[in-house]
Amino acid sequence: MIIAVTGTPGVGKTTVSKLLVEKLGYEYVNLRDYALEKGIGEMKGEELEVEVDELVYNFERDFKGKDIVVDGHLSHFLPADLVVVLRAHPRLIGERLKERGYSREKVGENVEAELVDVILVEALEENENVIEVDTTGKTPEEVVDEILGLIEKGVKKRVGLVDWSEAYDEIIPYLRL
Ligand SMILES: Nc1ncnc2c1ncn2[C@@H]1O[C@H](COP(=O)(O)OP(=O)(O)OP(=O)(O)O)[C@@H](O)[C@H]1O
Repeated sequence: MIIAVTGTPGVGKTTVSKLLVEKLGYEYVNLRDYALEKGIGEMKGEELEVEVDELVYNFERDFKGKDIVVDGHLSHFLPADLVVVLRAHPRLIGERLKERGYSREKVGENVEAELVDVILVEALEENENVIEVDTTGKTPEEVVDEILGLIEKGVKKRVGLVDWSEAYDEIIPYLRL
């Protein structure tokens, strides 16, 4: 089974994916590293810009039918059996990305994306099987146990868990107003 772990930068995709592969005995694939390795996309400054179609074509050829967890904020565009969309309070995204030294522009862009569910909406447009998991106030272990519990129960769709509109006032300092 191909499990795609997606979400806003800083939400915890890599942390959760690595723990998930340990528990499932699957292979871990970091989508950015994979694209770089295959020469897909172009570096624009610090950012890797990829053609999604080219990424999907290569990925399908290399991984179809394998048991993998693919980690990346574009992973919901891949032909996955299950897409896990991680969510976190936009304040946490802001704090984490600021701590990583991201520019004010980049922090704002990602806090706003989390606030208005950009990745969730994209994932739902691309795939039938989408599970949303709110990581706020949970440990990575708790998040992974929740994902494993849903897989075990055969849950293929669970969305509409979070509404960050109440968070707006709290995150104004991060927004690009
Ligand atoms: N419940 C949680 N689940 C996942 N990560 C968490 C959780 N709580 C705190 N964290 C922390 O949040 C940070 C998330 O970083 P991580 O690199 O995993 O995010 P990411 O979504 O893969 O980022 P990027 O898209 O930029 O690669 C880590 O420092 C991790 O320890």
